[in-house]
Amino acid sequence: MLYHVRMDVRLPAEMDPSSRADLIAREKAYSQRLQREGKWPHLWRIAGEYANFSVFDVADHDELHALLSGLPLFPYLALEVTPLATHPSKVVS
Ligand SMILES: O=C(O)C[C@H]1C=CC(=O)O1
Repeated sequence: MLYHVRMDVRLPAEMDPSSRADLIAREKAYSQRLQREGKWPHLWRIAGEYANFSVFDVADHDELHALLSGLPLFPYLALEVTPLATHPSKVVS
């Protein structure tokens, strides 16, 4: 199943720089592992915002929830999840 996810990152301004850098490095490694596994096929920065649009390709809601809640940044993310269905006008090649 495909899911569109908007992630807005809300790191506290008072977070110390080394904790922030460590968190972001762990997030990058986690997201790149999921991208390589094919679970996170799209990751786009929303221009001008500390936010992204992502597409996840997972078995079901439970797997999506497990992956999202495992994000190192999860406590600092506002997430908006939209399940995607096949459009009836889509050209099938
Ligand atoms: O920067 C972000 O958009 C948040 C998050 C998503 C992937 C990643 O490496 O960081």
